[in-house]
This record gives sequence, structure tokens and C-alpha cells, in this order.
Amino acid sequence: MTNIIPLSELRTQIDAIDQQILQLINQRAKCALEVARTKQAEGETGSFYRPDREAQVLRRIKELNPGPLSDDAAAHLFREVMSACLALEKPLEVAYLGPQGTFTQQATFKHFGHAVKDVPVPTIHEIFQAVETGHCQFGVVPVENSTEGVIAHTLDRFMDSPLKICGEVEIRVHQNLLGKMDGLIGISEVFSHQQSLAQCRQWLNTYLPGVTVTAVSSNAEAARLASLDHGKAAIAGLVAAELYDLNIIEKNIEDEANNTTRFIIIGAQQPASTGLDKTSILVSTGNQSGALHRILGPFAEYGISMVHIESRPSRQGLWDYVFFIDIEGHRDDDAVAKALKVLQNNVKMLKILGSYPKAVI
Ligand SMILES: O=C(O)C(=O)C[C@]1(C(=O)O)C=C[C@@H](O)C=C1
Repeated sequence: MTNIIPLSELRTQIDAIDQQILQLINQRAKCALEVARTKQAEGETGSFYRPDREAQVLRRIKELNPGPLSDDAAAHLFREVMSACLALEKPLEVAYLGPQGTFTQQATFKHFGHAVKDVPVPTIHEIFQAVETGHCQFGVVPVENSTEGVIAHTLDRFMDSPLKICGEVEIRVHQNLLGKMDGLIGISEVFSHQQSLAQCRQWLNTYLPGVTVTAVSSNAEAARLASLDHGKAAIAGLVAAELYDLNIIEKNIEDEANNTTRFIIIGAQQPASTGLDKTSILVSTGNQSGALHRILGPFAEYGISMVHIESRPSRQGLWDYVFFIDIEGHRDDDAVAKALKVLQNNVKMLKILGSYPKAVI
């Protein structure tokens, strides 16, 4: 039989290790404070947040991780350590699509860690505004969902905003039916954000046929409304259930098993190249033939992978479209810089929305 170590002995070991970890984390925090002093001495006045450096730190942790902790678990721990260190340097205010309990709040914490000051804002337009006016340094907005496609509001807002994309984060979205009731019987109305309703369309048709479905401004708002009326339910995340003290009537009711939403971080900053980046651009060709060929040609020529392309009406003329494109690489990388230069000459308008590190966690 293997030697079983007494619980008390193991706990003594854990206490000693915790003490060492605590000392090391504080040593790291002191270092971060020195970083802040250096940044100040160098005349840095804006945000001390460095998305490129954070991505490098987290990637390195994943590479170094000897286990048995998973690479993701290790990265999440360091995500929080860095978040606390940055809060010591200079607290960060981040606007997100509120109220509390939305998936955008979850995305904010996943990307920035929990030491950030999260500021709930009611609409995507106002998130852009909060960052444009300097009320918050960064904003988090949804940009596309694997089931429902792009969030048009977000893309359209980039047409006239000076803000840049400085990061991305993905959330695996589970939808749940929440309410004060105990089961499906007697539900008279279901509230949710229109995106979430669309993600659960088949489930609603199958299990709640004929029940009134009402779109509201956010899932958290839906949960709040459901908490006021025992006959009404909400579709939202589990955080909202906890926040509004609702029963979980049915879990994971999304129609697609891999329902994922991608969020982007908007701000004035332009992260440096990390070697694993994406660049988002906005292109207008005017209403000309061969437009798509003129756009895609330079990327093919320089061997650059296109990750996503989306067209939207330009709002400047009938059948005039703009293209939102995500490519692999950073605008300062040689091949990307050359391709963008050629593209610039091929099109009516090219706006680089940002180069940023690919999501690490
Ligand atoms: O390296 C920096 O510039 C730091 O401010 C330190 C640090 C860290 O804790 O590692 C903290 C915040 C930044 O966003 C990036 C990294």
C-alpha cells in the first residue's frame, strides 16, 4: 500500500508554500510599482496597461508551466496577479455593456482580471463614447457570435470613431432559462437580449411554443425583469441568476453546442507586435466591379491569411459597401506592412482599426 501522508502534515506544507507564494507575489508587485515609476519618469501620462506585454507574459507562463495545473489554469492565475499589479501602478477603468451580470462583463474580467474597475454602460454606442471622451480608458464590446454572426452596431460604430482595437477575448456562451418559478408550466413571457433569443430560437419553439418572447436591452435586464414577476422568465447567463436570485429552470439551452461570442477591446492605444497578432481593417472600394479582387489580391501576394471578412452598407450611397477584414499579423510586420501599402493604392479608403495580440486565455 502506498504511504498515505497525514492531512495535518500536508496542510502544514501548504501553509509554508502559501507563505512563499505570498512573498513572491508581493516582490512582483514591488517590481510593477517600479515599472510605474519608470513609465512616469519617461513622461507616460496615459494608461499603464500594456496588452502586448500581458499577452507575452501569459504565453510564457503557458510554455513554462510544468503541471499538474493545466496551462489555462496557470494563465488564469497569472492573469489575476498581473491585474492586481496593474491596479497598484494605476487603476484602470473599463466600460462594458451593462448592467452587471452580462456576458460582456464576464469578457471584461476574463481579459483584464478582476482588479479592473468595470463601468457598466447601457449601449454599444455609449461604450464608444465613454472611451472617446476619456471617461474610461478602454471599452469591451461584442463583435461576433458563432451562431448569429456579426454585431452590426459595433462594426458600424467604427466607421466614424477614432478608437482602435487593442485586444480580443472569446467567451463560450451558455444560455439558461431563469425565473422565480420551478418549471416550464405557466410561463407567460420570456425576456432576453435579441442575440440571446436568436441563439435559443429552436429551443423556445420546441419547449415554449406560443409563449410571448420580448427582446430587451441586455440579458441582465431580462433577469431583473424576471425577478419582479413570478410568471415571467429570462434567458441569461448563470451570473445573472445569482445576481437576481433566480432559479435555473433549464441549463444550456443554446441551439449550437459551441456557441461562442468574440469581444474586442477598444481604446486609444496601439499595442506593439508580439509575433502572434491580428490586424483589423475597414476598406471601401466604391461601387466598382472587381472590388473584392482588388482587396484580396495584396494579401494573397504576401502570403497573409485572412481570418474574417464582413460587408456592411457604407451609408454613403445605394449599394455602396465597406468591408471589415481581419488578417493574421501586425501592421508593423514586414509582409503585412507591404500588403497594406499595396491595398491602400487599390481602394478608395483604408482605415486600420488596430493590430493587437491574439487572445491567450
Ligand atoms: O511591463 C509592464 O509594462 C507592466 O506594467 C507590468 C505588468 C505586469 O504585471 O507584468 C502590469 C501591467 C501591464 O499591463 C503589463 C505588465
